[in-house]
Amino acid sequence: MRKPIIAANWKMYKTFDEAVEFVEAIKDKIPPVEKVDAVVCAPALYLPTLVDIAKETDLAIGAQNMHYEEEGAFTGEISPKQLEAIQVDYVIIGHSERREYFNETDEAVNKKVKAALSHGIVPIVCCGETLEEREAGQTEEKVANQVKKALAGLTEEEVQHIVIAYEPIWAIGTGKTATSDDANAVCGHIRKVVEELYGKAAAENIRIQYGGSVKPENIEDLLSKEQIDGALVGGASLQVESYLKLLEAGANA
Ligand SMILES: O=C[C@H](O)COP(=O)(O)O
Repeated sequence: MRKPIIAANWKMYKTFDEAVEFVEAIKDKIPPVEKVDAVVCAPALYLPTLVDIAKETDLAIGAQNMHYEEEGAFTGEISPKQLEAIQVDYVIIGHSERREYFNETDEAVNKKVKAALSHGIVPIVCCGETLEEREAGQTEEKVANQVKKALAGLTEEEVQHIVIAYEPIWAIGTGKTATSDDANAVCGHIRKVVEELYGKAAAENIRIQYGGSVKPENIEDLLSKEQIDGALVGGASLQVESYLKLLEAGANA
């Protein structure tokens, strides 16, 4: 039985004060970590403060991106070593917005996944198709290809610690959610790809989230599906009440 994981991706929203206020408001209302993994992926400059506030609670803090090198002359970047040093637990890797606006390649995604794992940070690896690809019947091929490249060269053991987020690009921030059956089918396909590459145990243990216009009104339906182990949530994770409802749904799934 895989534990659900509900991750907030705040993207480039919230000021420092708003972020602190949010985490202060939810930190004692998080469902038990035995039932659900609750994660907030915040803008990088808030991370040390949020990690500090969330210490001794069931809330984990994540980053939204990182470089794959340990250190070096990479102006503006943040390394896995730096994230580990401030005790960040998760990092989103290869979000479609980073692939589209910052030219993040499958090769860079793969390096980042390896770097995160070697620093004890759980990568939430994103994949997903565009509307054109979906309409051309290329969804399975696209996500399989992204997943294969993202996980290339990992061990069977490492793969089990990864989280994959299936996010159809046309569903992100649009209010259009994939139907729970469609999302379930693609997550099932991803699991099959993982099994082909890394065997049964890896496929059974890896957690696969759905992302794309998830909200309190549709999360229960999505989480009721066998292949969907959680959600990566943008817009609906920005309000306290709504995020707590998402966590509740995760805890009861
Ligand atoms: O990382 C989160 C996704 O991009 C989904 O965003 P959204 O919930 O606003 O559609």
